[in-house]
Amino acid sequence: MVNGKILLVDDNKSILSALEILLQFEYKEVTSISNPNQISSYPDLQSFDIVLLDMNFSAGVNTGNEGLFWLREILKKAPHTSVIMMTAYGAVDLAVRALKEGAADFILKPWNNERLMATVRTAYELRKSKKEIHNLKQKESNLKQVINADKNLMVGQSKALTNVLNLVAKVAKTDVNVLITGENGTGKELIARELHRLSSRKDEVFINVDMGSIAENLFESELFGHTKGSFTDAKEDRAGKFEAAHQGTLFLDEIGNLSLQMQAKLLSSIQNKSVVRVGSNKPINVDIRLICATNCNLEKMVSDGLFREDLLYRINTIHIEVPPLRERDDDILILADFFLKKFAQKYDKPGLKINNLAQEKLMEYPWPGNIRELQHTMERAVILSDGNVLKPSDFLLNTKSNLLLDHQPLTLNEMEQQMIFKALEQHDGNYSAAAEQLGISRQTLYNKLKKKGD
Ligand SMILES: Nc1ncnc2c1ncn2[C@@H]1O[C@H](COP(=O)(O)OP(=O)(O)OP(=O)(O)O)[C@@H](O)[C@H]1O
Repeated sequence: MVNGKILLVDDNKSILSALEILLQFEYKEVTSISNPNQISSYPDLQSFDIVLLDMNFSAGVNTGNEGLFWLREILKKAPHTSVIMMTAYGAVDLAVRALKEGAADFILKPWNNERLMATVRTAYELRKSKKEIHNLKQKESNLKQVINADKNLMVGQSKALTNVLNLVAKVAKTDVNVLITGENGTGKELIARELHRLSSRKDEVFINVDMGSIAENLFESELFGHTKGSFTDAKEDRAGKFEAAHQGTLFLDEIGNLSLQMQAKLLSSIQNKSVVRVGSNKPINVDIRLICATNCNLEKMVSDGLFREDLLYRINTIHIEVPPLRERDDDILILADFFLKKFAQKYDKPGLKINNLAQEKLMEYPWPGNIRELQHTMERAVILSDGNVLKPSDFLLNTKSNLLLDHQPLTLNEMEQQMIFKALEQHDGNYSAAAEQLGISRQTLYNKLKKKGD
């Protein structure tokens, strides 16, 4: 017995009883009404999985208009219900009109029992899928709200940040490609999310691809997808990030890490507004808003032959430069306070304050790791704090003297972080050279730094 609910609407009572007897064998609830005027006020119409609706009601009239009228009424009130039209032989053109208006199917009278049951079954499956899709969409939209609510908090009121946010507000409504540049940890991803949030695509997905953390040999499949068997690990067909971002925003972080070969593929996808999965030759259309970010100097990379000039022109229709924290003095204490509250809540240490001397220390520090470093510094201070007041000594800043005097690290993590900062200092912030010195890949170094901040 299927747990389905069916409503029968026909002015011929013997047809209603015949259908009731037939359908009750398989469906838990079968209800019938002989006057279609009851449809409008029928309680809980949307709870019906299927409505079997006659096309002609008034005796002698068989234009089918009554059926079409009631079909529209039902779909208005219960858009996910599957409506099957019942029509007399010879009125197929009318049934086709009903299909165009949203009916799930039609049955010709007199009907064949087996065929009727098969039609109802298919309509029931359709209704189930519609319900599932509806539920999934609702869940997705709730999840997106939760995710965005957490990630989109742009804190700060400095002139430099306000200028950036004004530009973001102007550009967001358009579909132009945006390039966001700035040092590591300045908030480029947050700006990209803000662009998405203020755009007409805000209810669609924001897909973030971190080029710095994808191995070179996986770039293509990650971005463009692959077909089953196109390489050893390709166990099934898979869509890439471009396809996943369809109708939404695609954020390519660390775009400067793309090889020249991948740059050519990216350029062709942007130009053609389509992608070709690895192992296939069939283009798939994609509609995305592209936002790229980097801390590299792409113009310099172009003149060094490391970045395609034509790609640069494609991705930077609008260029947004996010200033480093040291040029946003007015934001430092506001951000510190924001992170203090966030971590005080997370680690259950309410009422924490930063004293004046500590505030001065935070203001004087140049914050080479920008907001990510400030966030990490505040988290560490909150975790290690004993009393209610954070003093200068609670903030272990990675000043040259701190690093070179070999300040005693507290934990294994601290030790690792000091080594990383030391290596970066020694190589003037060059990731590749620092990674080589530490004996890890540039990608691992990059991941470790990211993990520490977030
Ligand atoms: N204005 C801001 N208000 C609140 N939090 C911020 C702000 N800017 C950045 N952050 C936080 O700082 C961290 C780093 O920001 P984000 O990842 O956006 O920087 P990024 O420039 O993209 O870094 P990277 O270059 O390393 O990819 C994140 O946790 C982010 O939420």
